[in-house]
Amino acid sequence: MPTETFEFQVEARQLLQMMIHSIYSNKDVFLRELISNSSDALDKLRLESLRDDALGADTSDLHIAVEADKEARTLVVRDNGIGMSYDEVRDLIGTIANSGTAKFLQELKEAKDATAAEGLIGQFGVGFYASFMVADEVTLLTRRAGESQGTRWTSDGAGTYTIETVEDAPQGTSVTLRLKPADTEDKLYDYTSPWKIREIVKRYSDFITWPIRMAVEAPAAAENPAGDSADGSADGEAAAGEPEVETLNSMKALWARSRDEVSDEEYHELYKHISHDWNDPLETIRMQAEGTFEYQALLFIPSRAPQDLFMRDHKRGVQLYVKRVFIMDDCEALMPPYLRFVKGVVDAQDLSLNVSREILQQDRQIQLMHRRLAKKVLSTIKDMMAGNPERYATLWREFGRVIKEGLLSDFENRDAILGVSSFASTHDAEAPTTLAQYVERMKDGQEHIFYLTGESRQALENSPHMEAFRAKGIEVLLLTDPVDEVWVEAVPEFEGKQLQSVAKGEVDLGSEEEKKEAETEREKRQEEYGALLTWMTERLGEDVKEVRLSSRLTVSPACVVSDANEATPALEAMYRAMGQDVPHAKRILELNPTHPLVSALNKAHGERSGDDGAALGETAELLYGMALLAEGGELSDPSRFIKLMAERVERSL
Ligand SMILES: Nc1ncnc2c1ncn2[C@@H]1O[C@H](COP(=O)(O)OP(=O)(O)OP(=O)(O)O)[C@@H](O)[C@H]1O
Repeated sequence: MPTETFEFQVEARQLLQMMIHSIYSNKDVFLRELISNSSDALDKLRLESLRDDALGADTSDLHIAVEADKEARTLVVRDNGIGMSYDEVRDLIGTIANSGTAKFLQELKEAKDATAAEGLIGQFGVGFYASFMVADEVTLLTRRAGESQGTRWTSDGAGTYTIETVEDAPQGTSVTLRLKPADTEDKLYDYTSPWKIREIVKRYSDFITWPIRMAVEAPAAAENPAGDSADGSADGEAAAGEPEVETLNSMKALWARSRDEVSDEEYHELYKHISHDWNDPLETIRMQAEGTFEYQALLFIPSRAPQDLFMRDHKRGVQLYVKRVFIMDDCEALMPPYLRFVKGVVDAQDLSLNVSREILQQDRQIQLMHRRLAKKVLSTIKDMMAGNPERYATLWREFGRVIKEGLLSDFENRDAILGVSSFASTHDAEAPTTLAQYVERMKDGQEHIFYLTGESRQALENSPHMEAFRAKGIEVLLLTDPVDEVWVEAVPEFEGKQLQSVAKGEVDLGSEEEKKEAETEREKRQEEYGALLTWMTERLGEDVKEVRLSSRLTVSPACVVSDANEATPALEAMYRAMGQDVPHAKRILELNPTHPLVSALNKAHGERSGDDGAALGETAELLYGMALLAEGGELSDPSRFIKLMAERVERSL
C-alpha cells in the first residue's frame, strides 16, 4: 500500500495546536503518557496470549525501552506489546473518539487564564498528542501481535499525517520523537539527558509493572559525582563509557506497600496512569483485607467529573489485578454504578488469572468485596464531610448527582447515602444543607421534610407552591437534578421524618391552634365557594380531577398540585422518555380565595344568568393555564390559551 496522507480531524487539529503552542506548562508529562500507553499495550498482549494460544507472540521479555540519541536529538519509546493494526492506527491516532471533545475545546477557548486552561486539559488528558509539546515530528511504527505487516504513522502535528505499511516492523510499538531544541525557560528540557529521563520515569512511572529500560554509558565519575546510578538498577556490569542497560522503575505495586512507604505524589501518579486524568485526585482510599479472601485496594475519587459520566458507554474506573498481574479494566463487578466515578486498583490474591467478567459477576467473594468497597467509599465521604467540608463540597458538586442514584439501587446503603447527601434549600442561597441539618432546624410542630422538584432553583423559588411556606418561614429543599424526581418517591423518610413535596396533597402548616383556626376558616370559605368549585370541577373535568380551595397560596390566584401518591408530570415524562407506558394522572387545581381574581370569579358565577357560562368557562380555563405556567409546566393547547388571553386583553383596552 502506498503512503497515504490524511488530514487531522478538526477537533484533533485544534487540540494539537494548543499542545504545540504550549498551553500546558509541564511538558515532562509527555513521557509519562507514552509509557502509560506502552504499559497498557503490554498488559493487553499478556492477556491476549493467555486467552489465545494461536497468537504466537513472544511474551518472554515484555518490557519498555527508552532510547535517547543526543546527536540526532531523538527520543524513542519502544514496547513489545500488543501493537496496532493499520486500521487501529488510522482510527485511534489522528482522530479523537472522546465524545466530549467539542464541548471541552469550547471550554478551553473560554478559559480565563493559563491555570484554568491547565486544569481543563489536565482533566481531559491528551495521551499520545502530548508528544507534540516536545517534538516537531513524531513517528509511530507498530505491528500488531499475530499480523505480518507493520504500519508507520508520521506527522509534524501541523495539519496532516501519513500512514504507510511496512514489511519488517518488529512486533509492538515504537514512538520516535524528533525533539525541539531545549528551552529551559519554557520548561522544555533536554529530553536526551539520561538524568532527565531517570527523573521523569522515577517521578511519574515508578509503579509501572513492566521494566522500563534505558541503555546508558556506564556512569563516569565526572558525569555522576554521587557515584550511584540514580535509583535505577544496573542490569549489567560495564566499564566506564560502555553501554549498560539500566531498569529505571522499581515496579513495586503501590497498593501492596504500607502507607508510610509511599508518598502522596506516588499515589497520585498511579491515579493518573489509571484514569488518564492529569490532575491530582481529590481523595485516595487504601484498603487491605486479610484472611480467607485476601485483597488490596487503592481507590481514588477524582477532583472533577468527566464529560461522559452520564453517557451510556461510560467506563467504570476500577481495574482488577490478580496477584499483581493486570486482568481487566473497568471491572463493573467491583463497584456499583452510582460510584462509577471512583478509579483505582483492586488486587485479589485468590482468583484465577483466567477469570472472566461473567464469573466475576456471580462470584460470592467478589460480591462481598463489592459491598465492602462501596461501604468504604461511603464512609470515606462521611469522614470527608466532617473533617474537610471544602473537599466534600467539591465532591458533592461534581458527583452528587451520580451518588443520589444509589438511593434507588443500593437499599442496604440507603441511610449511609442519605447521610452523605446534601441539597439546595431555601435556608441558604449558596450553601447546600444535609438532611440532619434540616431536621435540626425544623420548626416546632413541623412533622415533614418539605421539598420541591423542578428545573432550576429560580423556577422553584418562584413557584406558587412555595408561597405559604415562605410566608411561614418553613424551609423547603429545592431539588433540581433529574434523579431527584425519582428518589424522593422511593425514600419514605429520614430519621423518622417523612419527605413531603410542597406540590402534592394537602398542606397544614403551623401550630395546633393555627391549624384549628385555618380549618374553621376553610369551612366558612368552602360554603362560600362550594358552588363555584363544583361547577369548575365539572367544567375542567377533562384536565383536572378536582378544583378545591388552597391553603398553600398567599399571592397567586391558583396552582396545580398532584395527589399525595401520584407521580408528578416531570416523573411521568421521564418514564415516558425511557419507553415506559405510564397512565396520565389528572391533577388538582387549587384556588386562592383571598385573590381578587378568584373572589370576582365566584361573584360572577353566583350572579351568572343565561349565556354567561361560556365566558366564565373561558376564565376557568385561563386560570388553569396560568397555574400550569406558574409552576413551569406545559399547556396542552398553547394556541387556544393565547387566543383567549388576547381576547381578554383586547376587551380591556
Ligand atoms: N504503545 C502503544 N501500543 C498499542 N496501542 C497504543 C499505543 N499507544 C497508543 N495506542 C492506542 O492508541 C489509542 C490512543 O492513545 P492516546 O494516548 O492518544 O489516548 P488514550 O491513552 O486512549 O487516552 P487519553 O487521551 O485519555 O490519554 C490508545 O487507546 C491505544 O489503543
